[in-house]
Amino acid sequence: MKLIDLMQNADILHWMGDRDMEIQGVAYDSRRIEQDFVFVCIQGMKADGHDFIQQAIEKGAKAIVVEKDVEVHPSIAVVKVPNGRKALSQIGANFYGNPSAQMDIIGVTGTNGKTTVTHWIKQILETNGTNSGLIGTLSYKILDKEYKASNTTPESLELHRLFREMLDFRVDTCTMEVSSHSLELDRVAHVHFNVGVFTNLTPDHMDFHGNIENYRKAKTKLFYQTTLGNVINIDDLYGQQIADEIKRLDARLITYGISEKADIYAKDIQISPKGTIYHLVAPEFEGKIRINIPGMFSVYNSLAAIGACYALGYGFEEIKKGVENFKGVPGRFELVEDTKDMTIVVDYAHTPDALENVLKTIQGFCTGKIITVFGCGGDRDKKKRPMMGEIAGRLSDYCVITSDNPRTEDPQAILNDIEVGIKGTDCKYKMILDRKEAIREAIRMGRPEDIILIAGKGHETYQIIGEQVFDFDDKKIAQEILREEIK
Ligand SMILES: CC(=O)N[C@H]1[C@@H](OP(=O)(O)OP(=O)(O)OC[C@H]2O[C@@H](n3ccc(=O)[nH]c3=O)[C@H](O)[C@@H]2O)O[C@H](CO)[C@@H](O)[C@@H]1O[C@H](C)C(=O)N[C@@H](C)C(=O)N[C@H](CCC(=O)O)C(=O)O
Ligand SMILES: Nc1ncnc2c1ncn2[C@@H]1O[C@H](COP(=O)(O)OP(=O)(O)OP(=O)(O)O)[C@@H](O)[C@H]1O
Ligand SMILES: N[C@H](CCC[C@H](N)C(=O)O)C(=O)O
Ligand SMILES: [Mg+2]
Repeated sequence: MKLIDLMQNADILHWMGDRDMEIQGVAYDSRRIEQDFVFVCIQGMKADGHDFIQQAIEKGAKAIVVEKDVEVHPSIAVVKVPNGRKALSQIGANFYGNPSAQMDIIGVTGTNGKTTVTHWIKQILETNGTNSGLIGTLSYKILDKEYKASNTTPESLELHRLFREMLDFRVDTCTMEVSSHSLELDRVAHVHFNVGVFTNLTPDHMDFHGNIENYRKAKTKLFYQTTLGNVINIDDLYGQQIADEIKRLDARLITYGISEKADIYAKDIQISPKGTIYHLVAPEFEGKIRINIPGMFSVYNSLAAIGACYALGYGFEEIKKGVENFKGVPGRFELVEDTKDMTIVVDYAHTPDALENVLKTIQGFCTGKIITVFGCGGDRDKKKRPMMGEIAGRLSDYCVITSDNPRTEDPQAILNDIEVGIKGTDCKYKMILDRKEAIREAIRMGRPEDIILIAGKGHETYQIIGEQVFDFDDKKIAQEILREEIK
């Protein structure tokens, strides 16, 4: 591809060098540059891409895209742009032939439920024979092929590469999680979304966004980028605000919730430990829906998935079949197997709202005590720690506060932050840094009628302490402890 074609539609401040040169590839990390590549410089939070220009040229970069004035050999083309990340996004779309415009893309955003809703949508699509792709926290999937996920929403260049591969494999619809980081950092700036879905918004990532208004604004960007429909939970305060803000856009606004005000709503909801039955009402159809996952939040997640498929044009029978087929997502309200007479739930609740929902769901059917093992991630939003301490204390009978992924923070300091919140409740608790020993403590205390919740890491199979990544899987560890304790 010619450099000029690669840069098509990108904002450009000025050019130097040959615009017609042939380009073989693009990279925004100097370590990934190959012969005749373009190197796109990004001023990041940890490093500045401009510092690696020399290295990129030595590895074969023929052109560089920069935000700053730089001096390089005249044989190297230089394109100056106002925003490197945005330019990368346009370049990615151009390099891979703008694949997102040639398939249906559903973007799901919100603090909690993105992974669950995207999997639920995929289930509906596949039940109806639609070739589908998936991009999110657990992995990136193209039909039967699965790639390990680096981020929930990958950088733009990887994203367009994935869309290209999907198109090559005749994928019709891609469902993807759209994180607030990706919206803020322009990873999805040139994605052609057909449908946008909003689940909910509660405090998280304040370290990155600064305040909840910035966080809301970042999430709202998605709905200005859709062509067909926006599916919004209006029982959520911020969802209602977003619906008001975007109602005049071209994309059709479809609201959901459990009040009759919503376009799609659930009524006569019957929740049991095994699942939920409700009556679905939508503009063009209504009828009974049975879902296999307990909890009010599952009603909302199913409505979000139904709304997305409705927006794409699916009918009630198609939707009902797919929704009812869904068996859940690994690490989301997952019951640990082979626990003899104990009930152990592993759940990815790592925000105050998620923890509250999961504990309230457990309260709905627990006849004994609720024992909660949890922590909070390091190098992440500190404000949520005392909030999660308070919620766990208020809704559990006993808590073991432990390490999540402490990353580069002092693990004990994170536990102390959580303790501030739990101290205000009358819940008994212990602090045990070692997550395995914390789970052991809960298992030793548990009686058959009790429910043990291990929260925060869900599907994760690792624990990050300092810069090191250790094997750690809540489910496997619980089973291992049960075997050790029974001996
Ligand atoms: C806070 C955040 O989102 N950071 C993202 C950001 O990193 P950054 O700006 O710090 O990049 P940097 O390390 O400073 O590097 C700047 C530039 O120098 C380049 N470089 C660097 C070194 C070198 O030798 N050569 C070189 O060229 C880098 O490739 C980069 O282009 O840009 C990187 C490239 O896209 C991302 O990988 C990185 O995600 C990091 C790993 C991360 O942890 N992000 C999390 C917070 C995140 O995005 N999470 C959301 C989900 C959150 C949720 O809703 O739950 C997600 O979508 O995953
Ligand atoms: N609709 C919902 N409302 C509140 N909490 C929810 C909802 N759906 C799921 N949860 C809780 O949030 C946790 C994370 O769910 P899920 O992985 O689907 O969300 P996510 O938005 O993808 O999270 P992340 O941003 O970390 O990837 C679940 O384990 C559950 O505890
Ligand atoms: N997407 C979330 C995941 C948090 C999971 C939790 N186990 C942690 O490590 O903090 C984040 O990056 O903030
Ligand atoms: Mg997710």
